[in-house]
Amino acid sequence: MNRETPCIEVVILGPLTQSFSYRSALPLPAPGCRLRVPFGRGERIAIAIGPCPCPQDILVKDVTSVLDCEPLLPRSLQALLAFGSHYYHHPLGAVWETALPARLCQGHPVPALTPTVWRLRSDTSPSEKGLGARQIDLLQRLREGRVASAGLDSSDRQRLRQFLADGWIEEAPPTFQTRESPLHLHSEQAGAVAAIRAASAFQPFLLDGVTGSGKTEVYLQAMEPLVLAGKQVLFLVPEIGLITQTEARCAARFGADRVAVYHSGQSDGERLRVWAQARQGSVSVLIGTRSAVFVPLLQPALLIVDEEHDPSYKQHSGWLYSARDLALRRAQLEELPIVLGSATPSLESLHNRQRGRYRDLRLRERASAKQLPQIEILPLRKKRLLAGLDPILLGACAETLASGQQALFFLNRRGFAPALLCRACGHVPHCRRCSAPLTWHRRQARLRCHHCGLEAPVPSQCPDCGASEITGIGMGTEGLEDFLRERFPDVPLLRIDRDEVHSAKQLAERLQEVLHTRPAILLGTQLLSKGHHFPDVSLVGIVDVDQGLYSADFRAPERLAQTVIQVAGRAGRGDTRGRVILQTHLPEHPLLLALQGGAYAPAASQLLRERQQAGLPPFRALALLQAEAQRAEPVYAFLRAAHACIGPELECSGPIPALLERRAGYHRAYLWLEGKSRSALHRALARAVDPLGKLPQSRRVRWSLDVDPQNF
Ligand SMILES: Nc1ncnc2c1ncn2[C@@H]1O[C@H](COP(=O)(O)OP(=O)(O)OP(=O)(O)O)[C@@H](O)[C@H]1O
Ligand SMILES: [Zn+2]
Repeated sequence: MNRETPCIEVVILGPLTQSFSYRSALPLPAPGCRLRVPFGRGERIAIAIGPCPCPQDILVKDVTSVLDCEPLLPRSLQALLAFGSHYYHHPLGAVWETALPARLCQGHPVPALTPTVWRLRSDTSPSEKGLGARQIDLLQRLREGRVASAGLDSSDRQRLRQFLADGWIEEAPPTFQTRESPLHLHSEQAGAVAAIRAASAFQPFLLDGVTGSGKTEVYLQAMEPLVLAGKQVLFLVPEIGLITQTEARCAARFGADRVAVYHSGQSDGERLRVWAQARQGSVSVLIGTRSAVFVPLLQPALLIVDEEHDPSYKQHSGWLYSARDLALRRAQLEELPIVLGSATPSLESLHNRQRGRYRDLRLRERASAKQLPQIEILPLRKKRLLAGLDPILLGACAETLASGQQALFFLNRRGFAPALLCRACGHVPHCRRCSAPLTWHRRQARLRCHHCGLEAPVPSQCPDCGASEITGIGMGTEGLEDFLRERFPDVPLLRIDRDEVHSAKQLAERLQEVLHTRPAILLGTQLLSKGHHFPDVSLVGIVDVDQGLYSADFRAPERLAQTVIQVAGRAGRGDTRGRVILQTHLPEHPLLLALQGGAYAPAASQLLRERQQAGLPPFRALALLQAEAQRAEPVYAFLRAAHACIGPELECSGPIPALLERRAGYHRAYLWLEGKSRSALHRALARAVDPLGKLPQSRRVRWSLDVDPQNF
């Protein structure tokens, strides 16, 4: 091809750091379109960045084909990905790969969408003669009203296509009337709704509302005029488990055909279909987890990030982005209001509110007008415990059950016991791949590593000394379940943790069961603590959160405070006043004393002061340079070399071993990098990335930068 042919700059989907130039005789595709390009000995899919001067010194290959005639993402989202690549120092091609549905990365076309809702044409009266039972069934449903193709299986969709070809049906015009009527708002809710409705340009709101204050109703009523006007709302939740209830609330209000969900539990085909529907504007409310923040909307009008404090918004492998933080940037780029909601806002968000960056919306009272429960601190020192429970807590449980209510036990540790112990020699079996003890799952008679999944049989004798005095130490949910079943044999017990509940569907079923079982004991991990509305829980027992009080992770106390307030917030949401009992070996700990009143704010202020004194985020900007390898030596060699090549504008300490020093056979350590300001941190990191990749020591390790880290 001749030298006059224009060139285009592309990024290859995947982890390559640089961009590439190709020649194209075809009209140059717009930025954001996919191309197929020759690469190495094969072909790869790439994203067009824009026209570029043709390099003169190297042989430039030709584009093989152009896959899209229009950009996959609007300019604003392309800018979001460019920002995300820059901010987290992650290759742009890998960022695009994370942001797009998998099918598009494989080269599948964007599906041409047929209208999603159908109705019978008024000028036909189809005859049932010659139709099969399923066709008649579908026809009957059309006679009764509108049918959305979203809820149908592929054979029913095929039947719809046939009806369309026969001229029996047509696309139904969108219905935007609301279904379930909105609740009458109390005054703080009304103020919040009015403020959000009045915002039209970029404006972050922090909706700081106590547990049970009716934040969901605020979201729904803030959305309503937008949905009625045919606009779109993006609604992020931190975990798949929270999608079902949010979807149900939105569907009841706006109609199931206006609401769609997007999460990693869906098939690739399903995700692509929802993505395309959202992009063409035929979804009014898109509810999703992390990756939904990248879904394009035709007419975006509002972003909501519920439970904004939740660490699950941070991606833990690959591109280490925070979906909450990117949602904020998206709102800025799309010039939209965004609501961050929580009963326990992150210290970052509280700090931003203090600095006037977020508008302050408060809901100080419960919607039921019932008071928030106080938290009774129960000292465990010198007490005889039963299966780790104080008799006082057991007595309160017996009372609760006798009055026909539910008691909830929170224990954030799965399995029968967190470890095995040989009483003769003190040996504790550890995972051979991780620096952690193996958890005893008694029912399956297995030892299991909760970090890498390794399993082993339960030894009958100590592998170290041969003695047969092996027992469990500590208590997990499985062990507590056995004890509580024995203690309260006539009361149904519902355990909710990842060993018992494996899918979002199962979780939804289990939560439904909770609503219909009284009296009952509920027992679970953090899966049970988040955002659920349990009107019949009147006692909450917090069995053991002491670890959060002496963890080396500086975020542990914040997480502890949030968990305690969230779990406590499950109590007393219905007609009876709630009671919350927290067992601890550290009853005088200032954080527990701050939580005693049942409010989050005093604890959060105390934690913010501590962070300020210690010079920790959100007062300083922080990043980690992490490295791992199968032997420890190259990890430390790389980090020491990296330390030497990082400029003086950063305060750099380490190498520091990770909290979990070895995981899945890899030794892990990091450098702690601090900047006086965010921009100083970023300038220095941007300068460092290239030299780091060129260090000879870097070839023997896997390394990554974690900006605004959540895990250590
Ligand atoms: N204005 C209102 N009038 C009557 N009931 C209301 C009102 N607003 C909300 N509620 C009810 O209060 C209950 C709690 O609301 P919701 O679950 O939205 O609280 P929340 O603030 O999200 O709590 P959490 O942070 O604990 O999840 C729900 O049953 C809801 O229907
Ligand atoms: Zn392991």
